[in-house]
Amino acid sequence: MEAKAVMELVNEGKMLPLMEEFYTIQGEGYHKGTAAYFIRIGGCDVGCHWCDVKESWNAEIHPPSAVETIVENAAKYSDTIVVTGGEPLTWDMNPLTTLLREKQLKIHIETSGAYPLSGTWDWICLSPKKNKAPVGDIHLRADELKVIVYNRDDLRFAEEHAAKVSENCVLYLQPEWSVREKVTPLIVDYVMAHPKWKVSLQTHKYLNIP
Ligand SMILES: C[S@@+](CC[C@H](N)C(=O)[O-])C[C@H]1O[C@@H](n2cnc3c(N)ncnc32)[C@H](O)[C@@H]1O
Ligand SMILES: Nc1nc2[nH]cc(C(=O)O)c2c(=O)[nH]1
Ligand code: SF4
Ligand SMILES: [Mg+2]
Repeated sequence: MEAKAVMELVNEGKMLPLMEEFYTIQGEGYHKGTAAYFIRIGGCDVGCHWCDVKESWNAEIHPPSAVETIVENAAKYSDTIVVTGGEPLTWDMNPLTTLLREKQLKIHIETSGAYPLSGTWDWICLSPKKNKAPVGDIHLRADELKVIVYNRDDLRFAEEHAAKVSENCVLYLQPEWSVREKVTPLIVDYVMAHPKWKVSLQTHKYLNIP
């Protein structure tokens, strides 16, 4: 296909820069412990200095894949699909989620909310970032708020976002991996003092799975 035609399909969300896809156990947040198929889409300009998938940032190194192919693959593995990245909302998620829905799959997203919400989702995990604030009404649409704690100020930042989510949104504080030994005790004390929060750990890293 001609490069221009591919670019147009990517712009429409009919092709997506696929970085990797893998069947694993959701390691984080509300659905931790549940088997799920992960679709990791390249492209993110939020620039978190501690991001654990910096290889995802440059969309151009991840080949555009047709959403039909992505979905056909995913459906073979699991009834729960987690769309992540990169920042998936960089792209129009409508074509992908429409096809996933046709297969009666449960569709979850991991997002910073830095771009407008597209697609239809069974579960939205919002993980806001200081670098690039969430846009639109994604706070009200989030099922789960998961704030990464790198230092003490992130607890203040977490409250700032908790004030914007719906009543039913589940609140998580997750240690930034490289400083986990230092911040986990902070989080433990904070959650005991403010029990509306729960602790989320990146359990897949302890399990040595993707
Ligand atoms: C790699 S991001 C991709 C999805 C989206 N860009 C986002 O940030 O939500 C997936 C999840 O991993 C979290 N994360 C990334 N790097 C991390 C780290 N070093 N320690 C803990 N969590 C991290 C993000 O906050 C997000 O919840
Ligand atoms: N097992 C596992 N669980 C995860 N939950 C969120 C992840 C992500 O990178 O979005 C992730 C991931 O990369 N692996
Ligand atoms: S928004 Fe997500 S993918 Fe982008 S840099 Fe931050 S953690 Fe990484
Ligand atoms: Mg991850």
